[in-house]
Amino acid sequence: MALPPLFKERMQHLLGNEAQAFFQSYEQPRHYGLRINTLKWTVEEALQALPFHLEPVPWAKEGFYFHEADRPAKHPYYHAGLYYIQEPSAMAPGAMIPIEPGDKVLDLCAAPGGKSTQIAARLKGKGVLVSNDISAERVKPLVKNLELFGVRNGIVTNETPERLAAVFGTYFDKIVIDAPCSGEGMFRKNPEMVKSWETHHIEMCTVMQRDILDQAARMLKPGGLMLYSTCTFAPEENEGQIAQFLSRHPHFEVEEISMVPGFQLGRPEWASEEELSESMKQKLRRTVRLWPHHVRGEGHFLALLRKTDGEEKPCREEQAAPLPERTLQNFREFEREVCLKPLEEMLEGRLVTFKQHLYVKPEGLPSLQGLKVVKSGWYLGELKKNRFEPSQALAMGLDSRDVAQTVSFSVEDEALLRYLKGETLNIQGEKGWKLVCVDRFPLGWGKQLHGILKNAYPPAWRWLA
Ligand SMILES: C[S@@+](CC[C@H](N)C(=O)[O-])C[C@H]1O[C@@H](n2cnc3c(N)ncnc32)[C@H](O)[C@@H]1O
Repeated sequence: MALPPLFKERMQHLLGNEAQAFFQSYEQPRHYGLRINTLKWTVEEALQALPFHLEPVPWAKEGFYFHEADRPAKHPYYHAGLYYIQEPSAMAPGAMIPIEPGDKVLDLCAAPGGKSTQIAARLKGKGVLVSNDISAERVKPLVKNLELFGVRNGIVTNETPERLAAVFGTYFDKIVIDAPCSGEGMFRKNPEMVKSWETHHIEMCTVMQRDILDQAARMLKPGGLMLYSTCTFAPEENEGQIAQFLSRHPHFEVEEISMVPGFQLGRPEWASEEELSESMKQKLRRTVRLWPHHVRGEGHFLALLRKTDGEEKPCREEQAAPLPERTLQNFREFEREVCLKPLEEMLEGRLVTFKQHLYVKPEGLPSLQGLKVVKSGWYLGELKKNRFEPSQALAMGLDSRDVAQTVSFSVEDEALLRYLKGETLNIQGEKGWKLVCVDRFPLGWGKQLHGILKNAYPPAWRWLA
């Protein structure tokens, strides 16, 4: 493929003898990956059921390469959120930051949700995940992907890091910064990136990254961990950015990342034109680079940073408002009819309303008043003319075994495709809301009337032929 001459020159200068192998990798086909959603099933179950050519991605337990001809986005299981299609190297940041169920995690540059869906699965429904992105447009697919994945303990905001920091204090145990970058590592995956490289100047990206890193540092608990990643080779955005961050924030250390065959260490000698101290060089040697001529994946850079010290700052406390009686009554009626156990038992959270909309909000969050909050937890549904209407997010976050009334199709059933296309189905059954599934995995809602199942699958989610 045609690479920008200036990029070639820079890489030749950096890599010397290795440059030829690096450039040759651009003549090889790109790699395709998917990540199993362990919130819904196990890797073993997935390997038995999926009809694709799957081979493990060495750095992500749930990650697998597939063949381009498998077309997993055209399988009904994709619509059940049973896997996420993700470039293999892009699975590394979410795999390499230690996450414990119960952690409070911020994914600061989250859209469209690759890292967020991965972290949510590792939280196993416990703790909180705040996924933020500055772009109002890109936040939409982020919300959809979290809903599709069945994430219940996720908040989505559309904010600047600075405004988040004013509210959250030092709330977070872990922060992921998958920074906006010049994207050099994505030229093979997305040739459009070659064009935008010329306009997304490296210097412009380094300024944005510097600000994002500084604000993130404010929101991290002392002792907490922060993973910084880019998909570019430019040292200014990688080792250079981290060297400057460490100079501004002496109470941060670089932690080692578990090395996987093919991973390469960071290159301190590229960080600055001036000679660095031995201790700084040692720190930068703990960062990691993924190169397309060393791993089966595109280019990436990772740095795992620990805040060793610093002041704790409380977050803004929330005043819980009582729920409107009518909303609660209508919801409880729906819950008795449809669910086999109370929804709050499925999540450590509490019911909250925003206008006519009902959510389960994870416990312990600060007051988010004044922030642009796009999703406040598990969205259950809306009160409409004294009836409760369940949401798509509720359907996707349920386990069909907890639901009284389900309609289940097998993958081969032609009615399945008709449901996904939004058609009304001729089905007999008891009146009321039905959770429509493929095998045991929820896809959405249908409402049973006399001899027909009215289709409540959202138009924006429909299967396009
Ligand atoms: C590399 S992409 C993130 C990809 C995402 N983490 C994933 O895995 O799907 C970088 C994102 O940063 C967002 N962004 C750019 N500047 C930002 C800022 N100052 N604060 C928060 N997000 C920002 C962009 O809108 C973009 O969606």
